[in-house]
Amino acid sequence: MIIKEITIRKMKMTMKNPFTTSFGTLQERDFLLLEVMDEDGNTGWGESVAFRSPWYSEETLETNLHMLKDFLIPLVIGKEIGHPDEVSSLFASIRKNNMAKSTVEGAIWDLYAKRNKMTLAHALGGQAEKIEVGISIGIHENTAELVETVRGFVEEGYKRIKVKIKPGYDVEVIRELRKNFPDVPLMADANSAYTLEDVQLLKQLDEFNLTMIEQPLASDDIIDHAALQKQIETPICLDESIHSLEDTRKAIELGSTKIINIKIGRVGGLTEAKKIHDYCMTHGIPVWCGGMLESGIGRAHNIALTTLPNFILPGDTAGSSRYWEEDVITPEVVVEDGYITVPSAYGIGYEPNLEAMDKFTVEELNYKEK
Ligand SMILES: O=C(O)CCC(=O)C1=CC=C[C@@H](O)C1C(=O)O
Ligand SMILES: [Mg+2]
Repeated sequence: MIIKEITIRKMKMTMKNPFTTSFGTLQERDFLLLEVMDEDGNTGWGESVAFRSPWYSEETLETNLHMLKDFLIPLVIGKEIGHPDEVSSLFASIRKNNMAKSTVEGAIWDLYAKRNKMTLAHALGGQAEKIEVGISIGIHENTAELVETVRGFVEEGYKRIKVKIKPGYDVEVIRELRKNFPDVPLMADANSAYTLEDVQLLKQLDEFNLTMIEQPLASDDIIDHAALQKQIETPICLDESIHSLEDTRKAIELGSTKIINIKIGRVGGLTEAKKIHDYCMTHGIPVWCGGMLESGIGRAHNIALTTLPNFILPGDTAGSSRYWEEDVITPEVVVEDGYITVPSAYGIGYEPNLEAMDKFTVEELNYKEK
């Protein structure tokens, strides 16, 4: 396939509810969508999951835009690409900027699957027809309200509840949740809010039988996490610390992580995500798919990836209605009894809803082969 044309849409959508983590609160979701077109007029879609501010990672919407416009798009436009696995080689001269790279690579995977009349899931080698879904719940300063929020999602059938924790909002909150939901698979995500000085506190979480604790320590650490894992029973799951297969190998060898949260954007695309998945499978490390408060386009990529066999734990791939009044795909992503049925249409399996997309598009930028 030859990439003839690329369109970037700068998007602005408002989430139904604010989402609070140890870094702060987010309700306006600014992000990028990217559409690639081949020589036959087939198209594929990708999403940049970078946030407006660099609190989750160093990338932002504006750095992604800069990388796309000035470096990444010039490397693919007009190029003949046989398979999407080649995209990472085309980008090899560019360090990091994984979310920007993933935006283009994801669109090319979708295009490739559509051209070959297959689902993205099948193109990746995934077989599952439905996937188990968990939900990530932001910080609620009022614990009674949090309990009611959790109750609602448990009743909707979500297979695993993840809550955010931060210093001063941890052991007692988890204790209260466990009291109310003794059997629900429960986990906590600290988004790097602790240090090794908090070992005694983190040890107290062992009594609640959490499925895992996600990224308790620094976002660039794998050494202290190994030291912490030796002292606590709750399995550690790395999120922010993992950017590649190499990071994965090192973290597993050191004993810093027993589970990995794979986010396609954080690792630079589906090809790397699949490599991490395969490596973890060989090493007996279960994985799950994280979320970045995506629109339907990014969510569809997450669903396709989750069909691979080592996605043993439910992901943060909640349904469209969890986030949006109106999503940018049709049909929207629906969760039924804690499962999403993997779509059978080619590519990402959902159609872009152009009418909805237009409403949330702030600016459109177009690049053609010269
Ligand atoms: O529902 C989702 O998309 C997942 C939400 C979620 O937990 C996260 C979203 C964005 C950044 C992080 O705070 C984060 C996570 O750390 O997994
Ligand atoms: Mg996380």
